[in-house]
Amino acid sequence: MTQSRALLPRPAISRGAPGRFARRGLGLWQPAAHTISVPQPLRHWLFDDSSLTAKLRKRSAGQLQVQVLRQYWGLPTLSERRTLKQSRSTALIREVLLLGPDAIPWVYARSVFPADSLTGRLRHLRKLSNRPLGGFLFSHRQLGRSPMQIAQLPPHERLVPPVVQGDDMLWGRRSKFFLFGKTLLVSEVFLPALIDSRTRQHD
Ligand SMILES: C=C(O[C@@H]1C=C(C(=O)O)C=C[C@H]1O)C(=O)O
Repeated sequence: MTQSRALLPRPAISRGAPGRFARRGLGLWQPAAHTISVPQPLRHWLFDDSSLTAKLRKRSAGQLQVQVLRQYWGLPTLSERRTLKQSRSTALIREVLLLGPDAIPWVYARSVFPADSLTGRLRHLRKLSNRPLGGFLFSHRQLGRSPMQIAQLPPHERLVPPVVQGDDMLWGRRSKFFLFGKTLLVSEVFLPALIDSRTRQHD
């Protein structure tokens, strides 16, 4: 994983001791270092901690679009709450598709903003609309990011909305961002159209 100049190393995500019964979703996310079976075409996308928006903008020759699927105040999943150390408080949840040329879905992203993170200089993130979150985050040199966690998502995994579900096993990553003393959690799922397009390019 390349360590971006702008990102300060952060403590690894604290993970509670694995319980005897790994409740659904808690075992889904594994530290990147423990994820050895990642197919080669995915490694580049999963482990690079620079801005995904910037990479996709370049890959799409500037045609990248953000489609907001939904944005709502709700209860994050148990796994998300544990990672964010939020008990049962609601958060702003933003679910988007990052679209490549011809509006082909390339990435599904779910961002969780605890209420106390959407204050001060991050308050405007409530109204991002179809502007990419990364465009704002990575414009700040003091941005911090936790180590990646990786998940292999079986078909019809709840994290992935029906609009992008298929019969493929999907790979996702998530990490926390730290800015101005606030934290948010971003999960990204890489869709076959992106991985295939990369493969085709190497033909
Ligand atoms: C965190 C980034 O922002 C990207 C854009 C997002 C959005 O607009 O909601 C969400 C996750 C990322 O795919 C990034 O560019 O790395």
